Amino acid sequence: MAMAYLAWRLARRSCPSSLQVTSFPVVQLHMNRTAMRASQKDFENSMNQVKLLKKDPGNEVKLKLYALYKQATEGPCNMPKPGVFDLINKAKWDAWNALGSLPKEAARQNYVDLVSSLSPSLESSSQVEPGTDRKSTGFETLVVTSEDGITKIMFNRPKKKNAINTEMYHEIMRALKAASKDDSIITVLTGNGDYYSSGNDLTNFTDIPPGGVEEKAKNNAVLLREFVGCFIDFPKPLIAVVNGPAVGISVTLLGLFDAVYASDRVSQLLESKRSGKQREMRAFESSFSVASHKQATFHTPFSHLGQSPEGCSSYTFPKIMSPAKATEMLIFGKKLTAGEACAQGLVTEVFPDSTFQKEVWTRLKAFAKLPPNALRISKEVIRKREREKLHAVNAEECNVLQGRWLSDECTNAVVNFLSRKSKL
Ligand SMILES: CCCCC/C=C/C(=O)SCCNC(=O)CCNC(=O)[C@H](O)C(C)(C)COP(=O)(O)OP(=O)(O)OC[C@H]1O[C@@H](n2cnc3c(N)ncnc32)[C@H](O)[C@@H]1OP(=O)(O)O
Repeated sequence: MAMAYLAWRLARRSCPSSLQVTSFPVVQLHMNRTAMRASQKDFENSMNQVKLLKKDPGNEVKLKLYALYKQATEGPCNMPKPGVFDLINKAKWDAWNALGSLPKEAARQNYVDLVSSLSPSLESSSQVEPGTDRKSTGFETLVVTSEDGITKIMFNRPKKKNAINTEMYHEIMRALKAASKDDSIITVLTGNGDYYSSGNDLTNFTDIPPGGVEEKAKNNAVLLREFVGCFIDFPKPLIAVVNGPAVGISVTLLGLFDAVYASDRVSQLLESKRSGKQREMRAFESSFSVASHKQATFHTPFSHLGQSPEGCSSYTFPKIMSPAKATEMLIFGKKLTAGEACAQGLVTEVFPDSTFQKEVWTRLKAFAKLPPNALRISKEVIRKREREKLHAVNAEECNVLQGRWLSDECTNAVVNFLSRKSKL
């Protein structure tokens, strides 16, 4: 029976007829589009879409967009040629001038077509993969989507650098519990905007219940223990896509993930600085509304905050990166770049920033095609030996922190931040 089923599956896989049938309508669609002329409304819509671009399409595309826009609105290039040292304006002039006498309507159509070809990068969030076909509602602080076997949990408080407030702790736990039971194969955490997460929202310490600060510290310890427990027990492969700086608990938790991917933005900035083009490139980029991303860094300034390590990092970090390196991070608050964190084993792999999202999501989609039971069982074999220990470490860290939160050292650090006297 099983063999017959296998033979049937193989026969279906090798049959190309479905490909031949679908190719005809695709060609027809293309011909129809070419014959179409973009209206002024289409053009305006496309201009608005460009403003929503969060993923940098690259300078070549930006120059094309600029040139087509000018051609569509003003006609052939009518500006005097900029001087040879005026690099940016000269590049723009060259691009516009290269369009010669292309009619305005054709430029408008080409602009619309070009913008629509960029559609995968057009989304109101900076993270565009996987798509948003199955978006879970009912979250205030997260965007949770499921596609291609991947549930993506995205921190969504970009204006607050994705600081984790009490509501967000609860929502992350709820999203993880749902993801552990849904039909996805892997689960990904990432951040919206320029930060992965700035860690615990320090205003969490401000709403004091009737029982006073002791009750607040106790409640926070209970919450933290339950929160970290969800990561210890999460049954499917859990992956962090670190899109920008990570601070505090968003770093320590990484020791409980199965893979951590980060971008190498810093080396690209250094490279452009070396070639003396940095200022020009920034000026050019700022003439387009493309969100800039900060380099991914990893920072656990617990001593500065009068606090102590959590997220099981007092156990996982020395194991991952050697006790001495863990001490530098967890006790002395040394901030690591993505490259350094990778060298220490905290980050699995660092990708060039220009291809970060594309490469990571391509890889994740491939992971999500692996046999789900094998993935879960392998994770369980790895985690099983450590689970009890991790829960014990978590409990102890929360106890110690409960005491720290009542200390003057911690109170002063939080007051200083909230009164804008200090930042990390
Ligand atoms: C209950 C469980 C407890 C678990 C224990 C966890 C411990 C930790 O996670 S410790 C780490 C705590 N995090 C921090 O100490 C970071 C504090 N934030 C900063 O130092 C800075 O904001 C920054 C370096 C992360 C970013 O600096 P900058 O680029 O200059 O941006 P702004 O400071 O202007 O931030 C914009 C906006 O966001 C607010 N904000 C950012 N991070 C936090 C945060 N962790 N808590 C509360 N608020 C945060 C910041 O106040 C700004 O708000 P507005 O002024 O209203 O715009």
